[in-house]
Amino acid sequence: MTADRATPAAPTAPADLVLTEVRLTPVLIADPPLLNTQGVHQPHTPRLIIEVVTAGGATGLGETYGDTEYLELARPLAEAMIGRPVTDLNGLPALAARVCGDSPAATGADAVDAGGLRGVRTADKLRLSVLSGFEVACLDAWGHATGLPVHALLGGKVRDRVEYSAYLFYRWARHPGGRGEPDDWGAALDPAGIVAQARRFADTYGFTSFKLKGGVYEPAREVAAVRALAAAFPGRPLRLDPNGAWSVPVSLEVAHELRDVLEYLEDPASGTARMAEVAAGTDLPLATNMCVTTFDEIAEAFTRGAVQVVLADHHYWGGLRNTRELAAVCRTFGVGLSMHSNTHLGISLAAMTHVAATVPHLDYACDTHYPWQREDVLTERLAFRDGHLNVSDAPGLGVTLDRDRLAALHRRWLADDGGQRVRDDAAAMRVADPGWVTPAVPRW
Ligand SMILES: O=C([O-])C(=O)C[C@H](O)[C@@H](O)C(=O)[O-]
Ligand SMILES: [Mg+2]
Repeated sequence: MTADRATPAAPTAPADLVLTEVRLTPVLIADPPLLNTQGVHQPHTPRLIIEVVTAGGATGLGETYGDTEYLELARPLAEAMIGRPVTDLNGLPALAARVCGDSPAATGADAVDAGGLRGVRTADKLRLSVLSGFEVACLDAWGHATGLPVHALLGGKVRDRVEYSAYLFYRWARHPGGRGEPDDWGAALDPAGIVAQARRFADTYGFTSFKLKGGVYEPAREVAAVRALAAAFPGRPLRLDPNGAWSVPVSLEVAHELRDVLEYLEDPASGTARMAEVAAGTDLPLATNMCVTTFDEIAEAFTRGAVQVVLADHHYWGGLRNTRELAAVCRTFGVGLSMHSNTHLGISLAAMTHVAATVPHLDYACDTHYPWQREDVLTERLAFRDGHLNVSDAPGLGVTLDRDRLAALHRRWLADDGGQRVRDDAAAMRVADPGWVTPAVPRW
């Protein structure tokens, strides 16, 4: 039997579970001047907060990318959700395909996302990123209506806490031009600065594994930083991720130099073909959140042995349930699983934690940007203990919206002239270096 894409009839569910209201609130959240191969983070990053309300009065929260093109897809989907039960999650992709249409911003399978370094940019993927926020909001509301935590609605947790890793960045002390809100981290531009940053992460949050965002400086300088981390934290799992900035020979050189200290090398080169060449020349596992970001890309990458670890991201994989499907495919092929993160708030972190708690072979500590975000829309920030988050057994996601905070961050979005409503790390870099253009790959 095939799914009917044209008329996705809402299945029968208790009238209480039918959606009566869906609210979309775009916000701009403070982001520090973190450097990556494309440029530097803007002072503020857009996110979209989704609230759903059922006829029975249950509410649910979701969060996803808030860039303008995502918002344009989210608006018709929000309208179309009214009258549908929160339990109709399998109907969401067909509904989104029907009402969202194709985003003009999706420019074909070879275009790489300019802001987020998230691999191919297709209409399907943009839609999945949007509907993931609605799926999470529905699960949260469903959980509130039934008294069950989201992990229970996904089949139940297999662990009580989820491990996260410290996400280290080269960074400036302030945004160029003195823009944005300052923080007290200071600059980190050399091995000593990266080690100091790692120490603060370890002391404050208890993280015991460390990922360095690379692709910023020439590879030898980044190798030296990883060596300094290895000396400062002997035996700890380390990762380096230049977001595909290196050629195959440079990737192989770095893999060889760091083979004794890295648990994996993440996206050293760009695209499945180059990753497969690198993988063929090293025993170091290669991880990706760039060449395998859609179900369509799995077969080629896995059969060519291009990657040994996939960094799942429930946003662009299309939600928590799709993340579990991805996990099952990875398990089938003997490919490891970890989790990717972009700048996000506590709703997304809670969602990640619930799904991570249900995946048996989550082999690595998950990435998260959360410690870099001093702002949130929750009444209480999620707190890491010994590098882990406890998995909430409270109904839904187990988080509560702070309306005042939401309103304040929305006011910042309203006040923006449009310059920050789309993430653009190259544009942010041009404030410091007017001649900057996104570097072509391989950069080294
Ligand atoms: O490759 C990754 O892990 C990411 O895409 C994470 C982020 O986009 C990171 O590179 C950033 O925010 O600069
Ligand atoms: Mg990555």
